[in-house]
Amino acid sequence: MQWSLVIPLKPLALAKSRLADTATDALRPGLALAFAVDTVTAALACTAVRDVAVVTNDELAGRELAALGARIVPDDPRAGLNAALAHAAAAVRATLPDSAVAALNADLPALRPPELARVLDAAAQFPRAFLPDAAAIGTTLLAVVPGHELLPAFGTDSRARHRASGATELRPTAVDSVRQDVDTGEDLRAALALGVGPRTAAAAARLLIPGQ
Ligand SMILES: Nc1nc2c(ncn2[C@@H]2O[C@H](COP(=O)(O)OP(=O)(O)OP(=O)(O)O)[C@@H](O)[C@H]2O)c(=O)[nH]1
Ligand SMILES: C=C(OP(=O)(O)O)C(=O)O
Repeated sequence: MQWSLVIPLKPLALAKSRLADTATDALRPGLALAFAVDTVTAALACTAVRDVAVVTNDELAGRELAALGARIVPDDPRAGLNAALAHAAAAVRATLPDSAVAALNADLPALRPPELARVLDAAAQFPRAFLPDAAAIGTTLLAVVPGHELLPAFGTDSRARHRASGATELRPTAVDSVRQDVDTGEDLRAALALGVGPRTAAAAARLLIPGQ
C-alpha cells in the first residue's frame, strides 16, 4: 500500500517550547526547522510513501519543505494540532479520495525510511492504527486505510486517547527512529544517539550539548 503522509508544523517561533532549557530563543526555531527538514526528507525517501503534505502557516518552513518535494497546506483552521491534521487529511483526499493517510509528527530527526516503511506496512493491516512515542505516552503516527477517517487525538497522553478511540496500537520491532520524537533535551540526546539527519546534526552542534 502507498501512503499519503500529513505532517503538522507549528510556526517555528512557537515550536519546541519545551526545549527552552536546551536551545535559546535564537537557536530554537532553526532547530525545529532542522527536525522538520530531516523528518520530511526521510519520509519522502520511504518506499511506502507516495506523497507528503505539510500543514503549516510558517512561511520559511513552507518554502524549504516545498523545495524538498512536500505539498504545503495552509493551517487555515488555526485551531490547534488536531484541527490542522483533519484539515490536511481532507485536503489530501480532495485530490486522492481513495488514499491511505497517515499523520506523522515533524519532530522525528532520526527517522529512517525503512523503519517508516515497516510501520506503514503494519498499519495497512488495520482500518485505523497508531504508533506510541518512545516515552509510551504520546503518539508519533496515526494511520487510516481508504474509507476510514483519521479522527486525530494528538496531544498530551494521546496514546491512551487513540487506544480508547478504537485505533489499533502497533507494536512492530526495530522502529525506534519512528518513535523517537524530540520534546525535551533528554529526547534530543536519545535522538542523537540513534543518529539524526544532517540538518539536525548541524543545528545540534551549535548547542554544545554535554555528551554529544
Ligand atoms: N499546523 C500545526 N501544527 C502543530 C500545531 N500544534 C502542534 N503542531 C505540530 O505537531 C507536532 C507535535 O507537537 P509537539 O510535539 O507538541 O511540538 P511543539 O508544539 O512544537 O512542542 P512544544 O512547544 O514543546 O509543545 C509538531 O510537529 C508541531 O509542530 C498547530 O496548531 N498547527
Ligand atoms: C502531540 C503529541 O506530542 P507531544 O506529547 O510530543 O506533545 C502526541 O504525542 O500526541
